[in-house]
Parts: sequence; structure tokens; C-alpha cells
Amino acid sequence: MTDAKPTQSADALVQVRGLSTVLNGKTIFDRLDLDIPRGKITAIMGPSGTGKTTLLRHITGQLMPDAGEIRVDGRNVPALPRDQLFDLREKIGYLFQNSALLTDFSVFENVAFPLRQHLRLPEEVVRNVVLTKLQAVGLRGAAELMPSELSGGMARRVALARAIVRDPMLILYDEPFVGLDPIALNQILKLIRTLNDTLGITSILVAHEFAAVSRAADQVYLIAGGKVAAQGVPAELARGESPWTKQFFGGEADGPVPFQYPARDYAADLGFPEGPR
Ligand SMILES: Nc1ncnc2c1ncn2[C@@H]1O[C@H](COP(=O)(O)OP(=O)(O)OP(=O)(O)O)[C@@H](O)[C@H]1O
Repeated sequence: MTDAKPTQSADALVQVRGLSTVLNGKTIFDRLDLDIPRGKITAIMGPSGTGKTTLLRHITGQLMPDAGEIRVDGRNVPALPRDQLFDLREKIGYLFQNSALLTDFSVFENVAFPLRQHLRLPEEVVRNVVLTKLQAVGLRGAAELMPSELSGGMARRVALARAIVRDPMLILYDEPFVGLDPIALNQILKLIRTLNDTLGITSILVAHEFAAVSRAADQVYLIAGGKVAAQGVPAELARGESPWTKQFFGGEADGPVPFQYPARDYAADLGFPEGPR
């Protein structure tokens, strides 16, 4: 484990170099460097508002950085022409915490949707692919149900089947465990690991649940203050000595992430321009 020094992997599927992003005058990333190795599960952790979702949006080209490179499979995303960006996005699967299923479509049609949207495949092929993906997430028997008939955990598994329906090279999981009971959480956890290993996918997992992350992820980046504050395999990372690591994994209320939101001088706010005597 190293604090604040990213691994430089020659075989990284995603390489971020010198990424700087300012949103609404706030620096989110300050020359961030990190590598996401192929075929592994890399977790991105960090305090709320540290930019984890923003990083995912950079990887998919939904947000332009102020400076730096985000290379996905060798292609610098911010510099890609529109058509190549769309090609790249088709090789990326997403799973969000709200599952984002289409409420008027059955489970089957939700999973089939990305196939029908972009490809003209014979119905028999669509059926085989969709049922194979539903089988992989344990829900082939639920193909005809509507989203309103699913539990939260099932809905997320359907969304996962949809995320892999076009055999992506990369899956982005944004808070996949939020709101799940322990059984559903473990099912999703196991699926993330199994799909990654059996389909040879590269996975990026944004999550706050360290116990779950430490079971699923091969390596973790802790992002804080616009940079990589720490990285390593989960068990080592939690033992890190940096103030960020200690506060984050110790769950301390005050530290580099301050308890107090930045504010004017307290005395001035209370009407004592020179402070109380
Ligand atoms: N489009 C935008 N315009 C302006 N500010 C934004 C925009 N998107 C995100 N932000 C700000 O950027 C910061 C990082 O947001 P982001 O959602 O990436 O954080 P996060 O680490 O994923 O947080 P959480 O763990 O709470 O989900 C936040 O302060 C957020 O308010």
C-alpha cells in the first residue's frame, strides 16, 4: 500500500493523467493520476462530494475536464469525435443505484432494450442473449415480470443484466449497494465478482460500504482533496497512516474533511465585528 502515489500499470484499461476539473468555481480534481487495470475490480472511495461520480462521467465523456487525459482502451476520451465517443460508450455498461428500469417495459424488454436500440438482430438471437444474461443474474424466471413487481435487489440485478447485454469491456457501478438488505447486497456483490471474472470485464466500483468493497475489489483508490489520497488492496488500505485514510476508514467526524462547513468568522456572524470580549 502506498499513500498518495498511484500505481502506473502498463496494462491499464483506463489511464487518467493530470486530470483537473473545476465545477462552479470548486476544484474537484487537481492533476489527478490513476490507472484502472484490465480484468480487475477497482473501487473508488472517498468522502461525499469528492468527485467519484464526476470521475465516471469523465470516463464516459459526459463531462469535459479543464485539463488532462482520460484514456480508455488507449483513446483519449475528451479528444474523441462524437461518433467515436458513441462507439466507446457502447462498450461501457453502467449500473446506478436507482436501477433506472423502464417502468412500462417487462424485465425481458428492459434487458433487450440496448440490443433493440442499436442493432437489428433476429428476434431469436435477442431472446437467446437476453435469457442468457437473465440466467447469469439468476432471474431468467422473472423475464415476464414488470419492474413494479420486483424487489430492490431484483431490480438491480435486472439492471445488471441490461448493463452486460452487449458484452461491455468495462462496467461502471455507481453506488450499487445502496438501500439493499444484506442478502440482496451479497447477491450483487457476488455477481460483480463473478461477472468480472467469467466475462473478462474490467469493473470500476464506486461505493461507500468498505466491508463490501473489501470483499469485491482487487484494489481501492481513496480520492480526497482532488487527488489520490491512498491506494492499495483493501485490507492494507484500511491500515494506512495518512490523515485522510485514518478519518475515512476510522469514520471520524472531524479531520481533513472538516466538521464545520466553511463559514464567515463566528464572532462577526453573531454581530460582534471585533469578536466577543
Ligand atoms: N454539473 C455540475 N455542475 C456543478 N457542480 C457539480 C456538477 N456535478 C457535480 N458537481 C459538484 O461536484 C462535486 C463532486 O460531485 P460528485 O457527485 O462527483 O461527488 P461524489 O464523490 O460522487 O459524492 P457522493 O459520494 O455524495 O455521491 C460536488 O460538490 C457536486 O456538487
